[in-house]
Amino acid sequence: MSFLLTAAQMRANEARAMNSGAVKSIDLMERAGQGVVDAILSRWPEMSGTSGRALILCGPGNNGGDGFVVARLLHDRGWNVDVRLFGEIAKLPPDARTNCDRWLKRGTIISWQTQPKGWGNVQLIDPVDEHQTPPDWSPVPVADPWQYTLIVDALFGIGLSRPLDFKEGFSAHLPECDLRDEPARPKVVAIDIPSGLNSDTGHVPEDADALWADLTVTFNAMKPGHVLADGPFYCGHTVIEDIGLKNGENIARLIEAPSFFLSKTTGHKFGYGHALILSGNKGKCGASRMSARAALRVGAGLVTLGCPEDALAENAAHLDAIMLEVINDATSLTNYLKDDRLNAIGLGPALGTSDREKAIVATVLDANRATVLDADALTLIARNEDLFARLHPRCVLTPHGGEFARLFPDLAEDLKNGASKIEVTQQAAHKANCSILLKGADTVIASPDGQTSVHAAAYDRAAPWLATAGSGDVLSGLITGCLARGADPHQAAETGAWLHTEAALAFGPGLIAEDLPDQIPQVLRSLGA
Ligand SMILES: NC(=O)C1=CN([C@@H]2O[C@H](COP(=O)(O)OP(=O)(O)OC[C@H]3O[C@@H](n4cnc5c(N)ncnc54)[C@H](O)[C@@H]3O)[C@@H](O)[C@H]2O)[C@@H](O)CC1
Ligand SMILES: Nc1ncnc2c1ncn2[C@@H]1O[C@H](COP(=O)(O)OP(=O)(O)O)[C@@H](O)[C@H]1O
Ligand SMILES: [K+]
Repeated sequence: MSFLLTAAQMRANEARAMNSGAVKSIDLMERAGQGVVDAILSRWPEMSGTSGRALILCGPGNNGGDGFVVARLLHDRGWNVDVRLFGEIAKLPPDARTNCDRWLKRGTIISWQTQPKGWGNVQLIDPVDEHQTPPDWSPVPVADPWQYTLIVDALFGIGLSRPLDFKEGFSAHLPECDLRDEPARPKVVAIDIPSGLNSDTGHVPEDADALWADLTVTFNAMKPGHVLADGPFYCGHTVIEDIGLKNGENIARLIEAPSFFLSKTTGHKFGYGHALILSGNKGKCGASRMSARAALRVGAGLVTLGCPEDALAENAAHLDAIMLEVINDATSLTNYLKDDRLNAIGLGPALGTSDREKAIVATVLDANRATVLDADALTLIARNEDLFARLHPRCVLTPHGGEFARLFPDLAEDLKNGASKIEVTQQAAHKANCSILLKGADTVIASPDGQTSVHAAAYDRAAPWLATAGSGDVLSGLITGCLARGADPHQAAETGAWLHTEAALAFGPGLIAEDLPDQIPQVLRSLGA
C-alpha cells in the first residue's frame, strides 16, 4: 500500500531517524543524490553508456545539497557538469555546505541571487568568493539550456516557503515549457518536487511560477503535491527512491488496484446484494440507467431502477436485466423499502429537484441504508439544511467541484485560495458525517472516521477521456454496486474510483459514458475476479 506524506510528516520521519541514531543526515543526503542518479539512468539507460553534459541548479537549502551530490556523482561518471547556485555558499545549511565543498574539489560554482533593493534585473556573479561579498555584481550570461543533455532542478523542495518568481532568474535555465515535446531538448529532472510547486497541495499560486520536469525523483513516499491539482503536469513522471527512512504518520493512502471482494465464488444472487437506483421523470432518465447498468456490471446480484409511472415505458424500452419498479413518491418508496434485502441505494443522476425528489431524498436518508448521493440529490441537500442534517456514515456523497462549492461554500473558498484538497475533503466529511468523494483527475475520498484516500488518474493512469457527460453517473452506479456487494462506504468509493478510471483506460480515446459499464468485465477479468 502506498501513502502520501506532507512535508511536516517527512521531516518528522527524518527527525525520528536522527534521534534514534539510525542514520546521519549527511548519509540521507548521499542516498538521496544517489537515488536521483539511479532514477535518471534507469529512466534513460542510454545516459549510463556515455557521459553527457549536465547543468545542476542548486538552491539555498538541502534540496540544493542533494543537487551537489548529483553533480559530484555525475562528474565521477565522466560527465561534464556545470553547477549554478541560487544564493551564497556561506549561508548553506551544514550538509549542503559539506556537499558543496566536496563538489568544489571537482569543479566551480556560478552563483546568482536576488538583486539588492534598487538594482535592476537579476545579476549573475561569477565565481562566488565564499568569504566576502563580491565587490562587483558583474553580469554573467545565462547558460544556454540547449547545450545540455540533462538539467537538474535542485532549487527548492519541501522547504519552499513562498511563491517562486521567475523574475529571480530561475526559468532562464530551462527550455520553454511549450517545447516539452521537442526531442532534441535536454531532459529535465526535479529533485523531490519541481521548484515552485507546493508539495502539500500541488498548487502553484496565481501569479507565481514553477519549473517543469520530465522526471521527478522523490524520497520514501510521494507527497500530495505529486498527485493533486497541477502536480502531475509539472512533475512529468514521478519515481520514489527509498532512502531508508521509516514512514510514520501519513495524510492519505494512494488508491491502488482492489485486491478483494470483487470476485464471485458461490452463492445466490441475493448474496451479492440488491441495489436500488432512483430516477426522475420521462425523457431525462438516461443518466440513472447508466448508473444502474454500472451497479449491475460491478456485480450487484440484482439492480432495480425505481421511477415514476410516466417514465416506465421509456425505461422498459432500454432495460432487460435491470428490473423496474414504479416509485411515484416518497410513500411508494417507503413501501418498497420494506424489503430489507434492498441493501444499497443510489440517487441523484436524472432525479430532478422538485418537492417529489426532496421528499424522496429525505425518505432514503431516513431508511439508513448504504446510499450514494450524487448530482440532483446533492443540489437538494445543499438547498435544504434538514436534508444535510439527515446524512449519516453509511452515505457517500460524490460531488464535482461545483456541487462541492454549493454544499460547502467556505471549504470551496479555502480550496480556491490554495488549501489542500485532502484537508478540505476531510473537513467536509467531518461536517457532513459521511464519506465524501470529491471528483477530479485527483479524486479525494474522506470519511468521518478519518480514513482518507487519493485516487490519481495521472501519469500512466491519466484518463482525460473521462471528461465526458455522464461519466460521473457511471461512477455513482459503480459505488452503489460495491455497497450492494457489502463494501463499506469508504472502500466502495475507493473501489468505484479505481474501476472507473480503469474502464476509461481500457476503452481509450472516443469514450462516452455508455461505454464505461461495458468495460468493467474486462477490468474484473484483469484483476482475476
Ligand atoms: N527527510 C528529508 O526531509 C530529506 C530531505 N532532503 C532534501 O532536503 C529538501 C528540503 O530541504 P530544506 O528544508 O532545506 O528546504 P529547501 O531546500 O526545499 O528550501 C529551503 C530554502 O529555500 C528558501 N526558499 C524557499 N522558498 C523560496 C522561494 N520561493 N524563493 C527563494 N527562496 C526560497 C528558504 O529560505 C530556504 O533557504 C528536500 O526537498 C530534499 O530534497 C534529502 O536530502 C534527504 C532527506
Ligand atoms: N481529466 C480527467 N481525468 C480523470 N478523470 C476525470 C477527468 N475529468 C473528469 N473526470 C472524472 O469523470 C467524472 C465526471 O463526473 P461529473 O463531473 O459528475 O460528470 P457528469 O455529471 O457529466 O457525470 C468524475 O468521476 C471525474 O473524476
Ligand atoms: K526541486
